[in-house]
Amino acid sequence: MESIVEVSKLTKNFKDVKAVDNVSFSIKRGGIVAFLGPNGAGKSTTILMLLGLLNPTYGNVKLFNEDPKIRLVRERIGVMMQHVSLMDAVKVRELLALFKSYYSNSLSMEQLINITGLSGSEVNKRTEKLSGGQRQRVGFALALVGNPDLLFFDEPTVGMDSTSRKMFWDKVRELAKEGKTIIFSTHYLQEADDVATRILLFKNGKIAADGSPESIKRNMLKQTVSFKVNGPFMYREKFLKMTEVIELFEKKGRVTIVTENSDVILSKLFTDNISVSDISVDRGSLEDAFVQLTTEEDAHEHVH
Ligand SMILES: Nc1ncnc2c1ncn2[C@@H]1O[C@H](COP(=O)(O)OP(=O)(O)OP(=O)(O)O)[C@@H](O)[C@H]1O
Repeated sequence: MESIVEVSKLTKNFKDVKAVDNVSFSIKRGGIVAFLGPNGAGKSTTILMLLGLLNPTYGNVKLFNEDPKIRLVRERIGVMMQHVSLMDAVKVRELLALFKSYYSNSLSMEQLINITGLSGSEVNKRTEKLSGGQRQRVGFALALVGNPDLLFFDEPTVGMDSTSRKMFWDKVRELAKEGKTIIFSTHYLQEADDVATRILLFKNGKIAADGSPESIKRNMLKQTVSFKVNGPFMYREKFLKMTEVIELFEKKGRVTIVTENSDVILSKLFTDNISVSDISVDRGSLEDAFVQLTTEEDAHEHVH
């Protein structure tokens, strides 16, 4: 499949702040990729370097196998930044027409209106009269004007109400189905989990996790398998010898096993015919994984 983004050893230092620290990844065509992370994790700095708007201290970015600064690449990219700034004193329709004129392969006014949900009265409004939500819709339309293959959205849904948010993500999913590649940044874990096909979790300028929301949950979360036993639990050592077992404790006739893989524990219980009852399997939420990934090491780093 066509590689849309190739990032190799990307690094950006601002004086002694390592905003982005030796990051490498590649993105193939058609995905919706979330850059997820807390404030200051390095998401925006990475996006600015991907766009060719900020020079890396070290490392390399390729979009469509080319330098992001060349015109042919720029024409294939659409961007919506968090604070949409629009030229004043023109009607939305005029602004869109102006931007359309920059591209040889632009979408029609009708397509733009259709995709972004701009209403007839909105396109006839002057830009300075638009509400925050309307500005975002215009920002969305401007990102799409040139019918780009790669779209960047920096915190796109901040300030949107839940209806606009849902509509926005429905449209983004449709765009991805058409084969466009979407990269968005967010603080919202739930949003990344709901929308993204892949999450890059940023932390202190590095990528702390990379995968589908499901695989991040699977790999990063500890699971527990607990069950009742009649009398003393005879298999304690057997379980503790298993590499998948992180911890095992017993309390009031109930055994709890903390593990990376609950399936293996369950299958061990069944294949060894261990007599237990009232089995329960619990897994933390993505929220827990996020907190775990973005706080634990911070506490550690403060020590140094
Ligand atoms: N122009 C700059 N000059 C100095 N430091 C900067 C500059 N831009 C970013 N930083 C620092 O680099 C680090 C990463 O910032 P960045 O904006 O990339 O994070 P982020 O993940 O996008 O956060 P947010 O969600 O708040 O936008 C932070 O410590 C930030 O203070």
